[in-house]
Amino acid sequence: MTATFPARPGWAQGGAATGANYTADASAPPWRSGSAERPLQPVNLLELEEAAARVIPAAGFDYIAGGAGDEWTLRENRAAFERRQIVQRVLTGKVVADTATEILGTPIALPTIVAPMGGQAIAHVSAEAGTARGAAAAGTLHTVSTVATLSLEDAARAADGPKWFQIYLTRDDGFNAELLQRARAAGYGAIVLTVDVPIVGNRERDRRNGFVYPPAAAPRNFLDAAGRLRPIERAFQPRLDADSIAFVRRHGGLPVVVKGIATAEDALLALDAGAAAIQVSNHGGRQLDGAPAAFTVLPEVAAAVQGRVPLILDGGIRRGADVFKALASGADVVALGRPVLYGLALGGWQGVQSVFQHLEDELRTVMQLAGAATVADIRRTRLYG
Ligand SMILES: Cc1cc2nc3c(=O)[nH]c(=O)nc-3n(C[C@H](O)[C@H](O)[C@H](O)COP(=O)(O)O)c2cc1C
Ligand SMILES: CC(C)CC(=O)C(=O)O
Repeated sequence: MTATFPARPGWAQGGAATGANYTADASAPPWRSGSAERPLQPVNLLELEEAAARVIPAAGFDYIAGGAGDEWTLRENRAAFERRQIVQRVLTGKVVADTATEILGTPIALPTIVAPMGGQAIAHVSAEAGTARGAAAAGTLHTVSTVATLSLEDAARAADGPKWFQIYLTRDDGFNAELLQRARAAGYGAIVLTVDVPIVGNRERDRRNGFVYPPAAAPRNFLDAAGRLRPIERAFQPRLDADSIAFVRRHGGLPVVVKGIATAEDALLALDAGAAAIQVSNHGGRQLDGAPAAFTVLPEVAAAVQGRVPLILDGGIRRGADVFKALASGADVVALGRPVLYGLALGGWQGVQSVFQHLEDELRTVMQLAGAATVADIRRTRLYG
């Protein structure tokens, strides 16, 4: 693998994030790799976390890396992939053609997109602009969070790759409708309605650190006309149901991806309410600790949905083999969370691009050894276990 993670300053050194800053990354000096004793040479995405911990200020790193409660679900999101095995097939006569696919009509170079993540200036001064540019360079789709550091308009302008806007409904319907109209006007192709944060989970690392988003990462979408920040977490709407989905469809006028589904029951409710896609997720283990891995519940959701809408899976994807297993278990594409922010922290937009290149390289190797030439072949593959 040839991908690299050149260094860039984080928010602690870099000051306030603006969409304009990211272009400076390309000419910045190469990454001052770790230390003389421990040079930074990550060869897989799991190793990125330790490297990122050395460049992201500690409380910000804990916010990104951490989960809820005992972090059992966080660990289980990984462990569940380890319990399934890929069937080795080497006499099929097939050669990997490509990893390209599509989601809701949007072509992407590999079956992996960027999951929505708030406050990206915590990882790097370029924030969502860096992620947008890295995702576009990798040929994939970027999802911009409601609580992004940059305004949804600035994030949209940062790159011309495909993009979706993720919404958290607040208790203020006027504000919700306004956000949805702004997202449509800014050119987003779909709205991702996240339903697994009716309240924020018990994040003990954050409580211990007294963590709040630093001013440089304040979510610009929440600034009022006078430039003051509206309250965020207490503003979230705790009552979510089929009407919430109908509201987002009505005011956004775009396909709605319902994110945070983990059961057949909720999947069917979302389908009946007109969801265009379902994102199976437990929010990366950051919400309900003790819930099963997203990968564990994927077959249950796939059986309920029966191919009527596409399924996206997120949570614990770190290797090409995980992408393969998720697709073989019913996902159409997967979404990647934390490793994107680690790549961003270590290398700005190029770091994000490198993350997707790593994953694509690994996926190609797995596909060849498992006798799958295309993404469609992966989806027809059976697993052991
Ligand atoms: C730092 C951080 C911020 C996040 N912010 C959001 C958000 O604003 N909206 C959302 O729907 N999900 C958010 N998520 C959840 C991710 O979209 C995704 O479900 C999860 O990170 C996937 O797991 P992974 O990190 O193991 O890949 C966030 C996750 C992280 C790590
Ligand atoms: C404001 C937070 C709830 C953003 C988020 O989704 C997260 O940190 O997981």
